[in-house]
Amino acid sequence: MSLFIGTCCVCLFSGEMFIPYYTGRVIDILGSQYQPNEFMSALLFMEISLTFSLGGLLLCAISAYTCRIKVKLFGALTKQEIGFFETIKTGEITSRLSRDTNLMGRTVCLNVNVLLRTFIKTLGMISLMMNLSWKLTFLVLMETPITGLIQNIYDTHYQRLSLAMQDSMALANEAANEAVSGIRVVRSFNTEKQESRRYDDRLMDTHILKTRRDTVRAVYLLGRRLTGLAMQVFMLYYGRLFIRSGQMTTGNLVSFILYQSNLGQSIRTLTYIFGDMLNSVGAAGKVFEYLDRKPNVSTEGKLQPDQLTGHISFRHLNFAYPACPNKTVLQDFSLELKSGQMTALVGPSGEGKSTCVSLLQRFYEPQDGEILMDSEPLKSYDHRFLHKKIAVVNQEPVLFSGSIRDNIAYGLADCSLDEIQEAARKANAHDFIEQLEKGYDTEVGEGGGQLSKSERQRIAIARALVRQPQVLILDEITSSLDTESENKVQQALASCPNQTLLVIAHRLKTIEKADQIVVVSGGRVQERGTHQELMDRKGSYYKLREKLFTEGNSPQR
Ligand SMILES: Nc1ncnc2c1ncn2[C@@H]1O[C@H](COP(=O)(O)OP(=O)(O)OP(=O)(O)O)[C@@H](O)[C@H]1O
Repeated sequence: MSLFIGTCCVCLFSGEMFIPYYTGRVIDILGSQYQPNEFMSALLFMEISLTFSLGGLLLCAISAYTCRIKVKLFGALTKQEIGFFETIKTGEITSRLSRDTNLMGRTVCLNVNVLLRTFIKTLGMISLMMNLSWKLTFLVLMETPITGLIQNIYDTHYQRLSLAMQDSMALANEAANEAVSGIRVVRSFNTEKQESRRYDDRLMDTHILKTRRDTVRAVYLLGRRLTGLAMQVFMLYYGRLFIRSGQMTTGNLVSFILYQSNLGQSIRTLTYIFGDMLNSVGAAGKVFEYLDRKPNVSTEGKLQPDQLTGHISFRHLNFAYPACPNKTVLQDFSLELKSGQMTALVGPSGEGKSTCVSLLQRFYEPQDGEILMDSEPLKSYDHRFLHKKIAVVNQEPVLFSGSIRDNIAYGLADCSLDEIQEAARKANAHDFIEQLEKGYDTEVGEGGGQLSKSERQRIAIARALVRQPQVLILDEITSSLDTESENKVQQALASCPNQTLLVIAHRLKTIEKADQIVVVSGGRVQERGTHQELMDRKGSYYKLREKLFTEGNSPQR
């Protein structure tokens, strides 16, 4: 098979090499005594050569290859731990996905194809030219180092300016994106002109770079044409002498001239591709680095028990975020979340409450200690199973473009409309969804932008409830819900008696009924008990309520 492909490639590569030769043959035949058979066979060979020169079919392979690399890279990226995304800039990831994969595709398919083809063609042309006139061939080859040098200098400058132009264009796009996504802030601060100016400034930078790049190209083209012209003058002069002395025919000279212009092009291509391939090696290295990267938080657990109570134990956790390894956020943190009970985490801002939730979702791995579910380490559970059993509703509900139905059933392949509606009812979302013209098929827009924050939040709650999780985490969800929605959601949650419920709340009124209230401060459990116990103790929970009351944040005290 590989021999067949190799033979086909050689035919493809070498086909167009013979076109100038047969062109010369045709001229000689027409110039001498006309012989129909010879004329027809020269034309036939020319046609065959043209047919074999359609190597451009390989372009289809490039597109398919690049797509596969992109999909593989995207798959590898989505498997990385959350800490990875916090330490790498989004721009870098998108650049890997778009620019580097394209460069790689071009290198592997197009460049290798063109390099091989041009190399074979160049060697073939030189031998055919030698055959026509070795003296003229040496004359022509003297031009090669000059052409190579000019091409090399040009490629270096051109690529440097092209990269700078791409960066500058990215900055201009970034300015436009920022202004469009923050258009409300722009309007309310009356900074439309300032934003336009910022965009204009960045576009001007791009324009200057582009002008510089075009000038370099113009100078290069001029230099190239002048060298080519000088060479052609020499060649015609000596060619005429050789024809006179009978060393070659007119047809031979025509073939030679055609080869000479092709040879110049081939040498320029070889120099360019070589430089381009060196660049692409760097890009490919970065792509492979991500493709081969093993996530720091392993997802190789296998446990999928039939019965799960959802009892969670945080055992002596010490944790610092990968982006700030020197700042310990949780210190010797221990806590039990009992099945069928509601636990509320309260405390001042920035003390580690949401961090507990992130660890429970296995976004990060604690440096010390472990989290157990039903006495088994969280990491021993199957990744899919774990995320079906532990569901989270966050402060900022994130929806994806698509219908409401798609968003509620997000990640569940076999979810019926009845189940979706049941979850939406519990989340007090069903009524507002039914009032929409297309009901559950209504598009939510990019990031759910066509819905209000409360509506987005209720859909996010339905998305968590439809999974019937054993452990449900609500991270400060009540701030965007009105009192009616909040009551209905609480009633719905009360109807799941075996569920482990973890609630993070700033509005302390909402968690008074919790089975256990835990005050988190300085990354530790400072106090724990029921509302009444903690009020009687007059400790940090009591003081927190007092503080919120005096600040007017908790009017329902
Ligand atoms: N991804 C992160 N990388 C680095 N530090 C972080 C990260 N997320 C949070 N932190 C820091 O960790 C500490 C605890 O944050 P956390 O979000 O857990 O607090 P919190 O108690 O939930 O606050 P809030 O009530 O305001 O949500 C804070 O000092 C915060 O700045």
